[in-house]
Amino acid sequence: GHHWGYGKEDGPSAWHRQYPVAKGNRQSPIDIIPNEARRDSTLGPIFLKYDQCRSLNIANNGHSVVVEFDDSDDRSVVLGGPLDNPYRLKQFHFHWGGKGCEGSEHTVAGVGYASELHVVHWNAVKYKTYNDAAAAPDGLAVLGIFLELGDDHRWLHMMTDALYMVKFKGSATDFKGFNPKCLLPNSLHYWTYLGSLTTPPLHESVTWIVLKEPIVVSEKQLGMFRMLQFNGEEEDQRMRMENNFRPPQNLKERIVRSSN
Ligand SMILES: CCN[C@H]1CN(CCOCC)S(=O)(=O)c2sc(S(N)(=O)=O)cc21
Ligand SMILES: [Zn+2]
Repeated sequence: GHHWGYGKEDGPSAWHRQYPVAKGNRQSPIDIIPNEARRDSTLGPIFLKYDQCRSLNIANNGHSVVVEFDDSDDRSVVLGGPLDNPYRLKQFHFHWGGKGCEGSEHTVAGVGYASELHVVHWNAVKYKTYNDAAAAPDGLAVLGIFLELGDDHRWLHMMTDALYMVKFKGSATDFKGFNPKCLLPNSLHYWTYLGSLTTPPLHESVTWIVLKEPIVVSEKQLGMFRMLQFNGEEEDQRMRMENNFRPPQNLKERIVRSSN
């Protein structure tokens, strides 16, 4: 159908036809220029309270691989930094390139990383449902973590070992006991700015918190993501899931702030 994707015909340059907000004033991702970010001493540290988190499943939604969490209470939240209240952990997913190509969504002084992890949280203090929050200007807080190529990541295998179970769009499987704390870098120093979802519906509802320090994964581990397919099992057309990233968008009248 006329569903959006990352191909030539249905990719990021075409999204504006069905989602006019694609040309809005607070779109994501952006190119982050460290020298132009405003060091803001009023910006405190962020706190990730994930010890009680309960992962539920891992799924292929035809755009990425997503791990979902039980968000029926405030057991796992992000707070502090630019946030006025705690935001509840909902899911995490990745964006990546093709072999040897860049694949992150945010770039830093024009340089991309091999992949980018997004940990999605929603404002359950102000909004009754996740869907309401996803469409509200202060509804979501997404933590962005860059992945660069190097040695094997000690814990990523726990996730990549499950990818063969969700090869095709629409597949999902139980995925219990995974704590995203194991995917964090040492430092929680960050850049923050007001932006949007980087996929349709491109709602301008995200407070972005992008960590400065990347995590390191191996080419072999990242290559496992590319065994996933955009298509469903029943579809004739086999399309390897890769290059599922939106390029940087215009900063417009925004500033990026930096934790010190
Ligand atoms: C493929 C759809 N991706 C969407 C799905 N959700 C959108 C809300 O949907 C309910 C209307 S989401 O809030 O989980 C979310 S976060 C990001 S990103 N890349 O900006 O971190 C994209 C998306
Ligand atoms: Zn994302």
